[in-house]
Amino acid sequence: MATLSTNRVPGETLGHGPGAPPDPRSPVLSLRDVRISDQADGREIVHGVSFTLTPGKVVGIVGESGSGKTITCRAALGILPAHFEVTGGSIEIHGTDIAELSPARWTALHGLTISAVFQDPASYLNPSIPVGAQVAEVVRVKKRLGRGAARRRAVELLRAVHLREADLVYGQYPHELSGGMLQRVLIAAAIAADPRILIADEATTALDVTVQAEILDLLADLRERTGMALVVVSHDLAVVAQLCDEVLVMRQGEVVEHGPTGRVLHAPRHEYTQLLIAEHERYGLEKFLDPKLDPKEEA
Ligand SMILES: Nc1ncnc2c1ncn2[C@@H]1O[C@H](COP(=O)(O)OP(=O)(O)OP(=O)(O)O)[C@@H](O)[C@H]1O
Repeated sequence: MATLSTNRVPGETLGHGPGAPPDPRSPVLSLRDVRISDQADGREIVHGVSFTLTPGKVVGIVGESGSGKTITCRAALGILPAHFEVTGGSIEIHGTDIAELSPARWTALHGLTISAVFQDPASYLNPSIPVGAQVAEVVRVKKRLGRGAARRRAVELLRAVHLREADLVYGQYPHELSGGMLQRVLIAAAIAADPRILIADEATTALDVTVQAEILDLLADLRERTGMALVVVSHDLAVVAQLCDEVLVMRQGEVVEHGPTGRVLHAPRHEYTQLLIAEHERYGLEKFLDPKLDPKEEA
């Protein structure tokens, strides 16, 4: 998993130097008409996705299962599955086309500039190493801190993701923690090197509603405090409504609608978006339509 990668490449970052304040207008991630194909059978899986992330901005991607949300994120992270390829358009991180990046530069980028949290946190952690040591390892490698300093920073990070008794949690093994706690550990590891972009792919899906709300608050807080930009993939419109400035609606590899969250949720133009919203309403997720997001309410 990229988040916990421990390879070190000295002297490589991309665009964003340590301590350099992010320019709020300068894109950190741009996808332009990105097409992705499965080279095994020549099928095009994603048929043109475009969006731009600037510091502190949150873009949501929603859509039915298999519509290409994860594959799009994996392309931006440079971790497409074997035989998948970007076959059209471009992906730029801090203005550099990722097609030009060597594997070594990717290693340097992961964690420092772009990072990710996926569903099923247990599968990304080593079961035989205490969770705190795994976070500390990311800090040690990516921030080049000594063991003691990395340990202290890891405890701080565990505290920052609102894990109570962070010192105690540091020494615990993955099987001793709940799903919500493991997801927080993964977020701590993902933000350990202060990335400019965090991709959260169904990161709260498996969690109960209360824990989910806490993790969404945590992500909103990080965005606020650090200017980290986020891509949030979710099948849950409530999550998108709470967190995202902009939303893309995908179906069968195509973006059928893209716009400001308030406009898309309150005045959906595409019939598929209308269907998604109707389904959410049918299942009683009435709260996702926050009146504050309704453009009509702003008038
Ligand atoms: N590792 C893989 N090998 C082969 N095909 C894959 C792989 N990952 C995804 N696909 C295919 O690519 C298409 C898009 O999948 P993707 O995982 O991006 O969808 P998704 O919108 O994220 O779905 P979900 O909401 O279920 O996660 C699907 O047809 C899927 O079967």
